[in-house]
Amino acid sequence: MAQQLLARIASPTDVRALPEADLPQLCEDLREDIISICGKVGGHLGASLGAVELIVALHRVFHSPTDAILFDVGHQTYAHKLLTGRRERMHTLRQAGGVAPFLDPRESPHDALLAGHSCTAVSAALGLLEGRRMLGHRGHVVAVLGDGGLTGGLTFEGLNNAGGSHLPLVVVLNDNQMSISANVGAIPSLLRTRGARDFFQGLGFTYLGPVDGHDLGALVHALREARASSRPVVVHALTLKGKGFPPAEADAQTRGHAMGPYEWRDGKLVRSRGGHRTYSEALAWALEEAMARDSRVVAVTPAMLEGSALNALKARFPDRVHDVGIAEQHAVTFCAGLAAAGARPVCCIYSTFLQRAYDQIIHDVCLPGLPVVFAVDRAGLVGADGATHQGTYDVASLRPLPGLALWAPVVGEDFAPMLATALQSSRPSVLRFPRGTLPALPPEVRVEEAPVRGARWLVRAERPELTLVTLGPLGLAALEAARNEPGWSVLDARGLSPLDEAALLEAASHGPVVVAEEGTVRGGLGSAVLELYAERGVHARVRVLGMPDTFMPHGDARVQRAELGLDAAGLRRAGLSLLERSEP
Ligand SMILES: Cc1ncc(C[n+]2csc(CCOP(=O)(O)OP(=O)(O)O)c2C)c(N)n1
Ligand SMILES: CC(=O)[C@@H](O)[C@H](O)COP(=O)(O)O
Ligand SMILES: [Mg+2]
Repeated sequence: MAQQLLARIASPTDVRALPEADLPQLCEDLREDIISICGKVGGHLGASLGAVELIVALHRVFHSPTDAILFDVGHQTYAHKLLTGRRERMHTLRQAGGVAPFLDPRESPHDALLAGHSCTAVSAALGLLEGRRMLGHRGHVVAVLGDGGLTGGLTFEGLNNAGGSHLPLVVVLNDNQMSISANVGAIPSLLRTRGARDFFQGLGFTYLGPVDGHDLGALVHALREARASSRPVVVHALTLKGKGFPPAEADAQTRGHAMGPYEWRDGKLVRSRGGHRTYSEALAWALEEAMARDSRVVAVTPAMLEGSALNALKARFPDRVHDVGIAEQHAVTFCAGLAAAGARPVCCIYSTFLQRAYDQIIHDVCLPGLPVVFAVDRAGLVGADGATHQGTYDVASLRPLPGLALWAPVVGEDFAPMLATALQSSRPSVLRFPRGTLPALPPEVRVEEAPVRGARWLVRAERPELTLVTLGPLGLAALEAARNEPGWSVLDARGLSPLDEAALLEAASHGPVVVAEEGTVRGGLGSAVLELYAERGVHARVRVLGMPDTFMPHGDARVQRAELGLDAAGLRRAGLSLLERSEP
């Protein structure tokens, strides 16, 4: 009778109506669905499996959507999605037009908070509670927070405000002792001791727990007590990430945090790993060489050791690779301090998470002109993680900052000379690169020794009629687009700030210019080129291709690239249309 119970649940009202004796079966059904869906489409398996009982208990005790349940990040909520009317569509999870990767109130009234980035739940929940109180609206407000989320400053700002407000905010701490990798810093040991009680009580919260986060009875009991409280309260639940799926439970590295599709063959789990090397790995290899050469070089990651491919580096240089937790602002200012002391920090950070540290980049790094290197990963389209995770704004937001050099490798072989250039510089630098696998090195791409300077002509036509100007791996698409066009040149801008003005002016003197970048069309390389031409009074026909002036949703990044014209066919179309020619 698999799934018979879950199939009858259309909304949280049905969860509350179930006899208590049926709840373990409901949890089993939920786990079965989550394991099966992730096997087919991939996703955040480990966190979602660990939160099954917690989510069932929350929906038993609180009346969503009148009571608002705000989940931090939202990656642990597959059970919540399955219980709130999305079960029929869950097979579309994380795909174009399908169920969202995280939570989105536009998808369901039970998603009280749009999220994807960590550490926002407590602040947003407190704001919601205060807003409701002010406007005379009913309903309890619950923030569900992971122990990883407790390593971020924003969470502490929210807790401080909440504790002082005396409002009846309920914070549920889902403590599985893991961020994506093992949780770091002093928080893990604080949570293992009586110190947790003292800590939360000191902040003005009633502390309930620790509760076994897989014991439904204990959870419901604690949550009822929290719901009845007239002051801020923390329910501390201990859970196991990956619970109920042995391969995830056994994965000491991440407990199955996020997994690509998998299947069982002859009793063994088979994952489609692809086997291809990634841009993140290329950065990590170049960094490893740099660290071996120069003992001043250190790597810093805000909780993305795994995604930034730094595990091997951490094993080789345990004291020079710092995972500082989900603390992007701290990571950047920590790097500023390291650089001020004479070290050479490389801050490995995803483009989307760098957004949180914008003031630290300006105030702590660029203003004093400290030589921090930012290795900006996941720059451009990221695919299934969607709008909250797209690497859209790094170029446009960093380009105006005085003294900050920005580089974009095209192939894996570009990393070593670019990183060496950045590390030799006495100024801050950025290397931006995408999520994805490394291409083979085409003959047109000449790799140069450090220091890297200026743009690089990948193709220089003898009788030029048009130039494709690109940033990063789009240079490869441009090569393909220009392959049978003897009059087309391809210029890899290679960097911005400084912009290679001479090369770009030469391009305009040859004919129309197509500029293509995987970042917003507002304010990036295209804008820089247009500004240059306007300042110099150059009349050139220019077409800028990039990510649109809207938030790009989740989907297949390759398909999205094609839709945006950010592939060989799109670049070709843009070139032909500027030349007012059509495909032969
Ligand atoms: C600001 C920000 N930095 C990094 C991430 C990447 N990230 C997503 S989930 C996660 C771990 C969160 O740990 P925790 O809150 O304990 O939740 P768990 O996965 O253990 O349930 C991280 C680092 C993010 N989403 N947002
Ligand atoms: C939820 C979250 O923010 C991370 O787990 C993210 O999904 C990782 O993305 P990558 O798969 O690109 O490392
Ligand atoms: Mg955790």
